[in-house]
Amino acid sequence: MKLDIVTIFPDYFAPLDVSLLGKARQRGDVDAHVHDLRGWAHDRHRTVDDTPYGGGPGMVMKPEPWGEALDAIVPPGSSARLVVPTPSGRPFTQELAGAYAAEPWLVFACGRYEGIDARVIEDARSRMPVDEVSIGDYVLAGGESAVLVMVEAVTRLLPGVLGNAGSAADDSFAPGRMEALLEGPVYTKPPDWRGRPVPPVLMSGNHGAIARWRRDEALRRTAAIRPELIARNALDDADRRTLSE
Ligand SMILES: N#Cc1c(-c2ccc3ccn(Cc4cccnc4)c3c2)n[nH]c1N
Repeated sequence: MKLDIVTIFPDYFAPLDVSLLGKARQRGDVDAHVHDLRGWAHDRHRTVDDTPYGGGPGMVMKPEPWGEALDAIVPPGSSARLVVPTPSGRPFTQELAGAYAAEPWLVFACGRYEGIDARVIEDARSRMPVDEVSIGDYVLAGGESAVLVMVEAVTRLLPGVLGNAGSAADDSFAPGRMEALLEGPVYTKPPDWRGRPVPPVLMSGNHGAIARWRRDEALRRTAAIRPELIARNALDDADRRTLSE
């Protein structure tokens, strides 16, 4: 997968060089490049923002640097999809992360201030698919944190990026998974920590009982925290007994 990120804060993306994603980059599984938008701002002060037409608070990102940046990064006829984080975007979900993981090339545009001049998105749509996406119902100061979230959610789904390739398929919201239950509690050594033992079933070696216990814990957690997700699951009689307890 090819990733390009355009931002006025390139240092924000130092985390892309660590952890699993850093290893994926070293292996060549992910070809990621971060670009400073100010490289396409040609005045003495490298200006990327200006006052909003129609008045109102804050500043808006000028279209010219963005247009030149996207022209330079995305040649005509290429296979790139432009992803623009914005509070007013479609929700970023595990399903969308799965769709993005199948894309050959993602270009992320990190806005700041009150956003990017709308004509940048219009112009980009004339030559590539463009998604305006939100990572949640809260307001950030810019798109960089959202891009870090999306890049992590997407690249962990790529073959070979996760240590245990199967674990992404077991995620709560894994694309194509028939169900959506929140993960239950997990435990590791020591068997007793500060007088708190690991649930004995997990030490029993009885894989059927362990699977049942894990599903029951996931059902209970989902019913308590995200009850609206329960209806998205195919429940059997044992599940219904657990939820009725
Ligand atoms: N994804 C996502 C987001 C953002 C987000 C993303 C990009 C930009 C660029 C500028 N701003 C600031 C801003 C702009 C407009 C109004 N209010 C604030 C951003 C916020 N906030 N919350 C999310 N879930």
